[in-house]
Amino acid sequence: MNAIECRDLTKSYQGFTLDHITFTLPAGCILGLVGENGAGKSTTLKLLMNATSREDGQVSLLGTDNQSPDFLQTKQDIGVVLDEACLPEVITPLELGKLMSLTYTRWDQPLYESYLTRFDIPRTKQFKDFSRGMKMKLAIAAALSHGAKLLLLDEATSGLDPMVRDEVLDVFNEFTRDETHTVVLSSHIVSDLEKICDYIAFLHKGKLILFEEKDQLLEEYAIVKLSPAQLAELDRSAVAGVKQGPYGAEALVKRNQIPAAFVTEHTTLEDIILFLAKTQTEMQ
Ligand SMILES: Nc1ncnc2c1ncn2[C@@H]1O[C@H](COP(=O)(O)OP(=O)(O)OP(=O)(O)O)[C@@H](O)[C@H]1O
Repeated sequence: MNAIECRDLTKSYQGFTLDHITFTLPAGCILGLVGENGAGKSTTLKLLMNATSREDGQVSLLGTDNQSPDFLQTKQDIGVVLDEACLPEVITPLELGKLMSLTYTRWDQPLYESYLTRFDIPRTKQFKDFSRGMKMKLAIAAALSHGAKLLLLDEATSGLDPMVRDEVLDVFNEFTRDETHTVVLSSHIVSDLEKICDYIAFLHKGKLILFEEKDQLLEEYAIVKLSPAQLAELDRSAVAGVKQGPYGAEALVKRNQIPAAFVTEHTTLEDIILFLAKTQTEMQ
């Protein structure tokens, strides 16, 4: 089953258009959504939840069209963490648990309390006195405790210290061990996405430049250091991006088209994204 089917999703604001975004995400996967500030990540996540109006396109989450009356029921199966966790200022985590139990039919209080302990969240402190990281951890604990099958997480790991981030990434991994569970996580921290994602979506100025399996992407491309003569020797269709430096060029090249004599560098997902982003910017 597909967790998300998104076709031609389009929305415009003044000076910005999220432009016919199309992708399909199988259940059981983690999708990492990357892109520069203002690329359209939050807008995409809001549109997936039908939390803002669209001009064109169709979205189906967990098999339900997000504009059908049935979607109200499907929302029970979707955990959402927004960029800014918005909760009443005076609410405490224990009170939040009570509130959530009234909203979600499958609210699991013991599980919620186990996450409060795991993430070291004080149970009786008021939300207004929480740090940004604590607010995020609380929102993640709540999203994980109502039996959701799909988590939509907007920058949910930013603002967390490295140890907690690691813990939270482990939790997302554990969550998708159940093959009916799916996570979409937007982040600027590409190394986090490299650690846990199965698929990578790269948004640039409202366009979906890339949607691919992470392992495929890492297998497909490598960075090569080149002299001008070597660069000239390469088939241009194999080159996804070039950076000129004082001592020669670095290029992102399709591995199967790299001549045997050329030396490839260790290539990370971050390298690939940065090269592709730079190429897109130069093409505009
Ligand atoms: N409610 C709104 N009214 C007007 N413009 C908006 C609104 N929401 C978003 N935008 C614009 O849409 C564009 C995409 O914004 P969005 O928040 O989706 O980007 P993002 O990729 O999540 O960015 P960041 O990484 O900075 O959070 C930006 O140009 C933004 O100014």
